[in-house]
Amino acid sequence: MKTFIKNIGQLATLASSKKGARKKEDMSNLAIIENGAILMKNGLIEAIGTTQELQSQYMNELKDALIFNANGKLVTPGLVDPHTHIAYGGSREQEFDLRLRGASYMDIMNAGGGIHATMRMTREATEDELVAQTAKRLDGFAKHGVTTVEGKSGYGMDLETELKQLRVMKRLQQSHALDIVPTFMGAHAVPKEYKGREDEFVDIIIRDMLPKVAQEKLAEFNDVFCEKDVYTPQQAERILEAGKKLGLVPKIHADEIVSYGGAELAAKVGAISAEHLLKVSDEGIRQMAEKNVIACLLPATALFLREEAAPGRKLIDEGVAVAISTDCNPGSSPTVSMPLVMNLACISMRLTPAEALTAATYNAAYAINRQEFIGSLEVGKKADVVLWDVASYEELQYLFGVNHVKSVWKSGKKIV
Ligand SMILES: N=CN[C@@H](CCC(=O)O)C(=O)O
Ligand SMILES: [Zn+2]
Repeated sequence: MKTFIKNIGQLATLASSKKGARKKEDMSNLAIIENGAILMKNGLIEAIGTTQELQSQYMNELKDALIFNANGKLVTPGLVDPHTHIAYGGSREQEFDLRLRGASYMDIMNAGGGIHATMRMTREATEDELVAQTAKRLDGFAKHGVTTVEGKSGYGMDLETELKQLRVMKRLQQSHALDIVPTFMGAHAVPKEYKGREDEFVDIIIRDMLPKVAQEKLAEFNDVFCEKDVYTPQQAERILEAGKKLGLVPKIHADEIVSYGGAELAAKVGAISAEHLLKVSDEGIRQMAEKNVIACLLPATALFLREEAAPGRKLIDEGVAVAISTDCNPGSSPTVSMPLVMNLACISMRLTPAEALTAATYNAAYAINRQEFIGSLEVGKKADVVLWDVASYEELQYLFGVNHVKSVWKSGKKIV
């Protein structure tokens, strides 16, 4: 199957010959081709260049290709969401109401709501119900230009339900058009019955859960909510080191509510990314830059929790590679809109429009170890492509709060 998109006003390829997630000024290099074109074949990018070049070089190939005219609009790589909690049961709109009346996120969680409420609803749901609910969310992601989504377990907090969530994602990886990258997050909260005996639950995660997850190859990453009143840096370190021995790459929910040494721990254990970072310390930033830990920033979560956003500008200026994500979850960020997240990255964290696009594509792919296949439009990579109803990436970030997606191709197949 061949598809040819021509007359692309601004083709933001993000192509690069450098290795590694992009830092500092490299985050502004979108490698734009004016009046561009892409030829997709068998799910991959076969050729990319100007419309004129491709039309003359691939004259024969184009005879039986599907032709799309972009009419001067913007094309980018499919967006990559490197941090979500998509496979959950139920909903928590009552909590939103409570928070607006003054309760804090942690008050609600410590009173048995929050993550615990979703845990109960996820335990009650059947695997089929979770597959159906999660598929709907993935459809929403696709409509917003996202072609790859990371997804975490962590609403089970018992072996059976953690495995159920991971199997749901595995089934969707087979049946849904989008790619799903699974992360185990057994340490997402402390189950009520282990309050005060957190170390015992850490032992259960290490002894019972991690080996099973690794044995069934249900996850690639291992994440921990390292936060005051949740897991200490020491407990998080034990879990992450145990995962590493089983081949699971560490990620950390770090320094979200208070500054707690999460970024420093990410550097120490060699985490691929540290997430949230609203309250990251200067020393944490320094260590992340030195150890090449990607900052995965979640500005929609900060907005929804009415908190000041993470210091995105400062992280970039200090040499940390930044990715951005929806954090899609029922409590602190019930959105599937990566375009909104890019807008917020500019508005609330002072990323430039170009940096926000890099953070949602190239660096996001690095944050989930998919850089060889996605995140930029280059020959041989997956044909994950978005055509937007705007003329430029600047306009995409400027006309905020609107879904400008016109068409989406996933592995060369038009899905929106
Ligand atoms: N902060 C911890 N975990 C999630 C929220 C999960 C929830 O509230 O259900 C997050 O990344 O925002
Ligand atoms: Zn999260």
